[in-house]
Amino acid sequence: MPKRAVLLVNLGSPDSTSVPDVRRYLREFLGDERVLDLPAAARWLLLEGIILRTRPKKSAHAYSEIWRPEGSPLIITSKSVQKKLAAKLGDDTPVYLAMRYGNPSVASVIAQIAADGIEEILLFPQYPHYAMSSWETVVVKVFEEAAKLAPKLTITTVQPFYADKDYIEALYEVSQPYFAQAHDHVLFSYHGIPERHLRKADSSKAHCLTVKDCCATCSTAHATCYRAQVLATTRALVKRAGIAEDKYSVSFQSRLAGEPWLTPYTDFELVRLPKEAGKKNLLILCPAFVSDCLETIEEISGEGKEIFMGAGGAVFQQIPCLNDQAPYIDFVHGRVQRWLVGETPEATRAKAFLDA
Ligand SMILES: C=CC1=C(C)c2cc3[nH]c(cc4nc(cc5[nH]c(cc1n2)c(C)c5CCC(=O)O)C(CCC(=O)O)=C4C)c(C)c3C=C
Ligand SMILES: [Fe+2]
Ligand SMILES: [Fe+2]
Repeated sequence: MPKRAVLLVNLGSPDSTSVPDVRRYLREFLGDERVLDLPAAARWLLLEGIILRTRPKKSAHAYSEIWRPEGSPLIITSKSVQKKLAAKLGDDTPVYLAMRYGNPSVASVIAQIAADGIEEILLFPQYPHYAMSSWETVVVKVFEEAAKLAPKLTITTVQPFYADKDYIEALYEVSQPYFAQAHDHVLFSYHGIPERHLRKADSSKAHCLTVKDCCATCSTAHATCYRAQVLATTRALVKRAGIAEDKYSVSFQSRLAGEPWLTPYTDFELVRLPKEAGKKNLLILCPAFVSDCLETIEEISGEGKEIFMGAGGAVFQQIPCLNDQAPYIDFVHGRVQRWLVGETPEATRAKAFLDA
């Protein structure tokens, strides 16, 4: 039997909340051509000339509001997922963890995998949805580093699992106690991306944001359409939880200035819902993130709540991410088990797509 292992990869966080560490992290993150997708010279100018002069201080302050004594919530949770999964899998299938930006770096972990004599890995990007700036950049980076450091390594990649029945069930199990409480409305707030990224990822170049109701119109473009995939997650959970059509909506958070991002924007929705729609008792969840992080803790629990209450809201209840809760560990473990017995993630995904 070849020596097999699992590699979990999440986004990453700075090493600390100091401004130089946050600057170093943002330099790597926003220097990624799949995140700030400008020609290299323009990206360098924008990064070094504008963004890295002002943003690190602001971001360092935001990180200091969510930092725990052991470090960043995203890293702490990812390590706990690694540990819990490893305990379920046993010694025969070790579990490695890398971060796309920051530490532990993809290069250092691939080097360790090679040194440990691992021959095959299941690469498990910790993103339910495809985006060039999330799932794709992880996959490209791992393959690039493996080509350099472990050229004989066989890599199988878990595809975006946005509508996988077991993933939806995990979301449902974690959310159900909140759905059972009194509320007027459920807001699904997903991380935004520039509209341009949606068009760029459309292989047909004639569907996304071009065809009327593009995400509701069947197309092969959906295989790489972030918006179609987050809407599929929403539909599947709405169906599973029996949420009424007029009791939920979708919005997009965390945009940068400079160009249109996916709409409606979460901060605008948090004003509109209590002010114009009379929805004052809100449940909010952020299924683009498997772990609670800066974007869910500082931006939603902190700023988001303030905006909603300031606009006349009465109750703001946030559903935690899947984190290291048992339903998520069971879902990840299930996917790994299928790989171990020879069922490919592609086959699993095709089935989930048909079921959605
Ligand atoms: C062009 C900019 C960005 C794109 C595109 C983008 C896509 C994207 N991001 C996530 C997940 C996370 N992003 C996080 C933080 C974060 N994101 C951006 C910019 C873009 N993201 C920045 C500049 C930052 C850093 C913080 C800040 O300065 O505001 C995080 C949190 C990390 C943490 O340490 O807690 C996550 C997670 C996804 C899933 C995505 C595309 C779908
Ligand atoms: Fe982001
Ligand atoms: Fe689309």
